Amino acid sequence: MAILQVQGIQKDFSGLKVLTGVDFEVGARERFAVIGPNGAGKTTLFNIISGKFRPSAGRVVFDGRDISSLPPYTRARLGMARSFQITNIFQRLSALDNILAGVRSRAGLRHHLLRRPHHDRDLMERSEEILARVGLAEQRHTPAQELAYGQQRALEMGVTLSLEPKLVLLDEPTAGMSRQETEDAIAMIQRVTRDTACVIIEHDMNVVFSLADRISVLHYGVMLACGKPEEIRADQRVKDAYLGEEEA
Ligand SMILES: Nc1ncnc2c1ncn2[C@@H]1O[C@H](COP(=O)(O)OP(=O)(O)OP(=O)(O)O)[C@@H](O)[C@H]1O
Repeated sequence: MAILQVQGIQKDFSGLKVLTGVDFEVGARERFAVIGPNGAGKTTLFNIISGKFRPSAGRVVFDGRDISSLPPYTRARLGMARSFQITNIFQRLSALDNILAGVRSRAGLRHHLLRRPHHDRDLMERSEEILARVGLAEQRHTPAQELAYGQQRALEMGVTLSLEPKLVLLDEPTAGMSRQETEDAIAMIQRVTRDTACVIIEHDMNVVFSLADRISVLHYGVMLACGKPEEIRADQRVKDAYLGEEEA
């Protein structure tokens, strides 16, 4: 079953038609990427999925429910997580404590004076497991602010995972990263999105081809093509759209 259905989405900004009818579905364990040249409308589409913008027409259905008019925090509570920004972490807390905070909030536990958080073995185990999954086991006691940039983004991904989302939204996950950091990030995203759906908005074709199960190409507000990576790679319209941009 599809976890996300994007149906007939249109978006105008004071008369400027940025999206003119976008449709796609994302399966419960599918990594789905949206690519497109600058100004294609990717960020706008992302903001409509996450709830920052309302569509001018069309609907967003998440887990069988029309969420088009719900605010971002309600979407988050339903299991839609926007990730890979470093704004969601507590800089002074250790990597482990950042994850533990998420795990505890997910478990619905309240901080209790009589109960020291680290004594709850299940929550600790779960936190350690998530840390290992995002590749930060050795940095467990390092304050977030002392982690390298790529590691901070990995930690943020761990915090996202601690909330057990059904869908992870990634906005240009490797932007600002070196080549090595990009490779590490791709491997990590593959690892951590094994059991969830994922929508990735990305400018970099190489990142998308190594990550996505399916790719859609947005071009001037419409979906130019949608398919498996090899289909997209072979698609003449896609080549034209990207070559056109490179020549420009
Ligand atoms: N809030 C807004 N008000 C008016 N126009 C907007 C707004 N947001 C985006 N646009 C316009 O919509 C078009 C698509 O922008 P968008 O940021 O969605 O593209 P993008 O594909 O994400 O591009 P990039 O890869 O450069 O981030 C652009 O022409 C942009 O100027």
